[in-house]
Amino acid sequence: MYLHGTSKINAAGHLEIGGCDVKDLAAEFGTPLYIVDEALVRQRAREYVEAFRASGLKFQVAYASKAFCVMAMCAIAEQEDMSLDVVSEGELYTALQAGFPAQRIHFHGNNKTPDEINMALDAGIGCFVVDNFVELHLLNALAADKGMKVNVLLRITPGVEAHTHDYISTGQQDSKFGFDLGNGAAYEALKQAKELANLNVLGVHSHIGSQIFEVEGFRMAVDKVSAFAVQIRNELDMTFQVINLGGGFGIRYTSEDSPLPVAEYVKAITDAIISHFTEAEYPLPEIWVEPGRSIVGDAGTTLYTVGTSKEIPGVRKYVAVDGGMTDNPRPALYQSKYEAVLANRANEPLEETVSVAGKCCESGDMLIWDLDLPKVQTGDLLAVFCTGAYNYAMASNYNRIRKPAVVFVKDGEADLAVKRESLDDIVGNDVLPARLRKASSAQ
Ligand SMILES: Cc1ncc(COP(=O)(O)O)c(C=O)c1O
Ligand SMILES: N[C@@H](CCCC[NH3+])C(=O)O
Repeated sequence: MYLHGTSKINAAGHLEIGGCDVKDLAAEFGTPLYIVDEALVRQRAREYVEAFRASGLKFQVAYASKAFCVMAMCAIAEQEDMSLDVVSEGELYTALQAGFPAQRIHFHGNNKTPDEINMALDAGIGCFVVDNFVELHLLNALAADKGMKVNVLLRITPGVEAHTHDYISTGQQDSKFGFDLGNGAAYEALKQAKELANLNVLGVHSHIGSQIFEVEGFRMAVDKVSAFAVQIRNELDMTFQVINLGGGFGIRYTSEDSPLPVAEYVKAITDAIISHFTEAEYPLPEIWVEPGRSIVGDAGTTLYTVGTSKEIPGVRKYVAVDGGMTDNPRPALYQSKYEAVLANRANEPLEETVSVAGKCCESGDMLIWDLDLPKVQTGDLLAVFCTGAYNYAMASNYNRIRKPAVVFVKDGEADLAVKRESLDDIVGNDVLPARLRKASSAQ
């Protein structure tokens, strides 16, 4: 069993996270339950911040809130000296409601609507990461309407293909994101941006994919971006103050994954930046990164209650839990693998191999195939590890299943960060048109 962060097995043989016995958490908050190990989130954030401090470069570590965006998480990001990357009005609103300083918010996305742009302009956010030509001119016009000049980075597609799942590679040329470096679009975008009076071009952004383990892809992206910076200085007389290298650093979900320590990845990119820019006699730029998964991924655990089971002799045993693809769509979407333990009997010997099914009406709603566990019984608690990123964030109400609660645990205390949805929440936005109402409820 691989335990990380503050997770341990206590004297009762129960899983304990942040000093809280998960059996008690289940009793108090119900299941399914997302449990966030706050000390581990803070540790991951500090690993980034300290590694960048060691580089001597100016930097911003912008937490990519798409991974897990709730007000409590925004508050922690602020306390840990991170900036925040948002991609929608919803994420922006969450950050602002949490009191996150607007100046440290970066707005991403390949189709920001005029309303979203206006909302961000009114909030006074620090930077827009411009994705395409339509947005470039729209942002300039909307900023002009308000008499503002706004900081922008232009997102470029450097043509580096990360070794990761096809669906989440975004750095290659054929991508919906960004201005392509190879076909001259990035050059043209900078040329146009220079002439737009209401935009202040800080530099460029590149993001090569997600759940990446090798530093080679990041080094290649730095090589390309650095060469591009020099070309733009020489030909367009523009100097980049900021290079944003996006997110994407991978985490350990199972024993098949072996990420490098964050410090090594940061050192690889900062060393490459320092070497390229020094060689070109270019003022050292500020480096921004946008880690999401590697800040919150392994700090999250989802706790389920085991319900039914079904044994097909000689084939397999299915064990069903009270959640599934609604709270964790990643196995169904990406065939992602997870490790799990029987949290109320964590010291008992592993006696059977089961496959963990969710409760959705979908054959593909399987959380884990072939998991070794003690003999499983109805009512047992199953804890699935590393569910902090892109789980709550991607949760749905398929089958009208309520989204679980989220608790942050630390030093023996458990604080509710998101309430479990109620059945009234489920129908909360439904409107029953008058002509469909039964006579008795029509008045
Ligand atoms: C532009 C951008 N920045 C940051 C991230 C965060 O990536 P990750 O969670 O892999 O660190 C993503 C998602 O992959 C992204 O698209
Ligand atoms: N949702 C993906 C990551 C997407 C990254 C977004 N740029 C995942 O669960 O792994």
